Amino acid sequence: MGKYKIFVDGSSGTTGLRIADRLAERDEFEILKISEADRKDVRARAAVINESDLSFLCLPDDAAREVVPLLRDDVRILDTSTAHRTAPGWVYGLPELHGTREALKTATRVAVPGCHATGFIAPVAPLVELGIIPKAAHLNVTSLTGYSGGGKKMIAEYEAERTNKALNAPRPYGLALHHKHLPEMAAVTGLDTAPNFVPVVADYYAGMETMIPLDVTALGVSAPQVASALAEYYDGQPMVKVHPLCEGTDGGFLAANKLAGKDTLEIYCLANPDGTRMQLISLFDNLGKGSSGAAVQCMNLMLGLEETKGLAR
Ligand SMILES: NC(=O)C1=CN([C@@H]2O[C@H](COP(=O)(O)OP(=O)(O)OC[C@H]3O[C@@H](n4cnc5c(N)ncnc54)[C@H](OP(=O)(O)O)[C@@H]3O)[C@@H](O)[C@H]2O)C=CC1
Ligand SMILES: CC(=O)N[C@@H](CCC(=O)OP(=O)(O)O)C(=O)O
Repeated sequence: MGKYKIFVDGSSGTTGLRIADRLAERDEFEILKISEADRKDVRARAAVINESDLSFLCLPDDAAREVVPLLRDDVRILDTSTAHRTAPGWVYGLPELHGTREALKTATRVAVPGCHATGFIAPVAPLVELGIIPKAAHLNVTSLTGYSGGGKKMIAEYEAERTNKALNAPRPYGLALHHKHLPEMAAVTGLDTAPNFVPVVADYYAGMETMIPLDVTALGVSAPQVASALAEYYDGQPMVKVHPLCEGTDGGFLAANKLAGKDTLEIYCLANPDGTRMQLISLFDNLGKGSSGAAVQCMNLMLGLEETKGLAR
């Protein structure tokens, strides 16, 4: 069989570059190119995508939205933007969730999950599916991200000569409380209501730590029950690991950049000694399992290749 023709639309952006680098090292692919003059021309982009077997969209939402109607139905698309995460006909590319790995085999439209959303959905979706968290629950989530999460513009802002002292400290943002990841957080977990979510960007390049307090007493469950349900759900998954209850921290600390450079996600199940308070924490790289790594994992599954090929574990 010949090589798969692959195109990365937005290959000079933060997410696109990480995908392009990973593909360049592999010999199963012929990487299609677009000229500098054409790379923001929607018709020229669509023409290259329509020549490909599979294309990644690594673009702002509007640029992703404008090209999709011009594409052949059978060309396989992995969109890393927020544009299609809850759109009908699109598979939500978190392969570890039940049914998704199978759906990816034939999917032609796949939305790569949002980075903060991944950190929330990975521990919460299984617990809702199992009835441990009721669909009517109102959850809270705080999620730390490195500044690469804001793409080229934010990277340039943090890496330029520093005049704005605010950048020296962690900065909660999205304080109007309607972050763009809320719709997928509710839709994919099955919760009736999106969580109360505050993201925080801080002065380090990459890494995400998503923290979800669980009121186990109100839920009528125990911390060991929550931890074993998650361990069982993710048992055998190559890219997601669940730590046993109260284990895995570094002397009580968990640095948000601990998994920077990796494509894996780790879930920590932490509780106080009598098990009345619990925090679920997802740790991963916003550019790994939070975007580019997740996109490559989905591509491998869509093309029937080894799931972890080219990924950092
Ligand atoms: N960074 C992260 O951690 C994550 C990012 N994402 C999502 O991935 C997508 C890409 O983000 P990211 O890589 O961070 O962003 P960047 O800003 O780093 O890159 C975006 C790229 O898109 C190009 N571009 C902008 N407008 C157009 C257009 N109209 N047509 C073609 N190309 C265009 C830009 O070109 P130019 O080089 O000229 O600016 C740039 O190369 C976004 O939707 C983002 O929300 C998702 C999860 C995590
Ligand atoms: C620091 C920062 O701004 N991070 C971005 C998240 C990354 C991103 O672009 O979101 P998508 O995954 O939906 O594409 C944000 O919170 O909007």
